[in-house]
Amino acid sequence: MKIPRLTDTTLRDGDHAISHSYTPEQVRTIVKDLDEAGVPVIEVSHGSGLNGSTIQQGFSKHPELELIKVAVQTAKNAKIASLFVPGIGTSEELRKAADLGISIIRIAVHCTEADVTEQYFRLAKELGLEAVGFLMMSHTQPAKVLVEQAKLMESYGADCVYVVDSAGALVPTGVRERVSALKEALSIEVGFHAHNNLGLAIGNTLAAIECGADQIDGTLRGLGAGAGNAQTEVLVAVLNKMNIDTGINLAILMDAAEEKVAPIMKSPIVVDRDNLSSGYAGVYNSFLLHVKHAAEKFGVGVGEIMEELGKRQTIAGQEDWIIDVAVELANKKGVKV
Ligand SMILES: CC[C@H](O)CC(=O)C(=O)O
Ligand SMILES: [Mn+2]
Repeated sequence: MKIPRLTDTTLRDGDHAISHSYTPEQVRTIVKDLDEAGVPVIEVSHGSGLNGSTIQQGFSKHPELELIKVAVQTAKNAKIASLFVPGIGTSEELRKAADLGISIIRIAVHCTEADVTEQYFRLAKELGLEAVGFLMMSHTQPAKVLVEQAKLMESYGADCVYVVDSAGALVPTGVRERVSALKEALSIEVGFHAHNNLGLAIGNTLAAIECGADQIDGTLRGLGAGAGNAQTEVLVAVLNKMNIDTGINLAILMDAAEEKVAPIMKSPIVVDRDNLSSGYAGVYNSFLLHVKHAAEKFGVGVGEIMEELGKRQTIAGQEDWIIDVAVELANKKGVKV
């Protein structure tokens, strides 16, 4: 079995889970440990990608470019990656991050919107970056559509395209179908990014590896949006047991997870009722906090709002719908709003 390349995104996806509060010192210590452990790629940026520090996405406590600079200066062997969402980030931030020395840019869009990525893939290549495409909310589309979208990214210069289970809504059969289809159709690498809403982040990542995934993601302690991601240290432990030698030092990862990441978590990352209802309905993980606020404000259940948002197939950027749905549900119940 091919040994997949591991990207640890504690310092990017994990940023969602700690309200964008990373400090330069935390970045330094976490990058140092991941690098010493032999993790080949470490992603650092606002959870919503470069320039994500806004009123809509949540302000960062420290400027992300400062955090990226610290990461680049600290890593001896690992490559530093950043996430880029067209529309949130612009070419200017992409250039600035490249100037600071990132090696990889991961360009993320909803999985039917690959056509908006062309100029950014071309720019990334001009800047000498490795360029990875992220097809977010991949559970919402069949493999055939993902293949079409991935092929567009390939034609723009992508080095790899990821199936991204943003809502943690996929089960292993769905992962296999999607990853296998991309592997068959593309000449570039294929990746898989998991969320744990159905408790399947590790299982789904293994399914992706079985189907030939070249790149996989994890976060220490699973720190990430919603129910978090595949837990990096668990993933490495499981791969060791399967005799898939990633060359990564498990003991260093376990200590980093316990001593550096656990203390900064606002609460343990678990699959609770809210996360599960979000994954079950296939709702984007970053909606959860807004849904919780709306549920409380309008006297309706988180699960009810999730179910309706799932039926309406909401995508990132449609956060305003949360209020509409909550008000409609409250009206139906006769709750005074
Ligand atoms: C806003 C970007 C998003 O958090 C990317 C990602 O990790 C996902 O969709 O799961
Ligand atoms: Mn994610």
